[in-house]
Amino acid sequence: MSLSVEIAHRFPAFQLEVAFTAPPGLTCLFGRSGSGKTTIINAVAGLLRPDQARITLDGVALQDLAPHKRRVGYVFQDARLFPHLTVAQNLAYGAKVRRLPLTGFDRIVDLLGIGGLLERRPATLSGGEKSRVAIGRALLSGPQILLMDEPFSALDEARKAEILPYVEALRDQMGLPILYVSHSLPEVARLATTIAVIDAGRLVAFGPAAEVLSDPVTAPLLGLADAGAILTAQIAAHEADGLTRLETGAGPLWLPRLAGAIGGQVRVRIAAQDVILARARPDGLSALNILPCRVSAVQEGRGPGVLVQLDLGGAALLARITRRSAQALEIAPGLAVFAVVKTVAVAQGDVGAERGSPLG
Ligand SMILES: Nc1ncnc2c1ncn2[C@@H]1O[C@H](COP(=O)(O)OP(=O)(O)OP(=O)(O)O)[C@@H](O)[C@H]1O
Repeated sequence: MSLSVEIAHRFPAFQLEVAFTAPPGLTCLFGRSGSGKTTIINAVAGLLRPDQARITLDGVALQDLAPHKRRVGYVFQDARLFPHLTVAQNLAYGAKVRRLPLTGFDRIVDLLGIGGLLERRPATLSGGEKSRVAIGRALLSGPQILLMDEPFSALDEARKAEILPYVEALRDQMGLPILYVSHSLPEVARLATTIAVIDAGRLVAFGPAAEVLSDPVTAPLLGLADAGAILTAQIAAHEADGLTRLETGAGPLWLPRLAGAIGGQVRVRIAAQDVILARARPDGLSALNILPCRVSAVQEGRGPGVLVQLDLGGAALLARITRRSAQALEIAPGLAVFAVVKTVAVAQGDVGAERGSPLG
């Protein structure tokens, strides 16, 4: 199921013109405040009638349909639950309004871990619980696509960390395309199958998450401080001293203990600023993760830093080093180097589930 979007719209002081086709999975619309992300989502939902639009879901045109005929589930920035209804009644609401059978209730309640909340009213729920119920309500309205506009922006970091695994499960298990607005790069790195970078109403980068995040030309558009690539790796062992060994395409990577089962796939975000480069395999170093790789691209910025893209057995990693170091090491495409990643530099929140291998 893929979503194709072509929208042109003019507000008095803003012009939006974007076109993209989102493949199955979770597509993140990423961009700074005011770049046009919500306008795109609203056009897909039918809450905004753009000047020009062609929006198709699996080839079926949506742009002329009234919002209630579009079969889209919308999760807003605030949960917007009905205060006078119980959780169970809130969940059933969308299907009732659309006169659809309430299919998959138990599965969705299980997936979101809200079985124990069904008789409660929204006022008694925590922020994270409200968010999960709002997702459940959207899923139970019989949608063909799920739209999520910064659904967790009201939650603090700890609550957000608790809820992201549910979104991963949703992405991997429901087979429903998701359009997800965010301006948090770690969140995008964790969740996105595809990334669409929006800047001032234009699409400035688009592609598979691993490619967009490891592209040294795109990275500055995303925010240099948060630049970092994602690697898919397999959990090989939980070791006695509290570390988990992952297998990457270029050798083992040790991280502080992860919750997933051995054999499970994880997605690990490695910040560019946590990667050190060496010409020879370092000896007598406390860092455990020394990965042989090859420089595939070098991008100089305006500041003192340089972004180096590394080919790691087919996967890509990004390192941010000073121009002075890059010159001293004669960093250039084709050069074989060793990437050093400190084990404790990878935060637990930067490791997510991949392809139906739940963590925890
Ligand atoms: N109804 C409207 N009338 C006039 N201008 C609007 C309207 N809605 C949005 N805009 C303008 O369009 C631009 C894009 O807004 P939009 O809400 O899509 O941005 P966004 O990327 O979702 O931002 P944020 O991350 O802050 O939610 C902004 O400059 C906004 O002021």
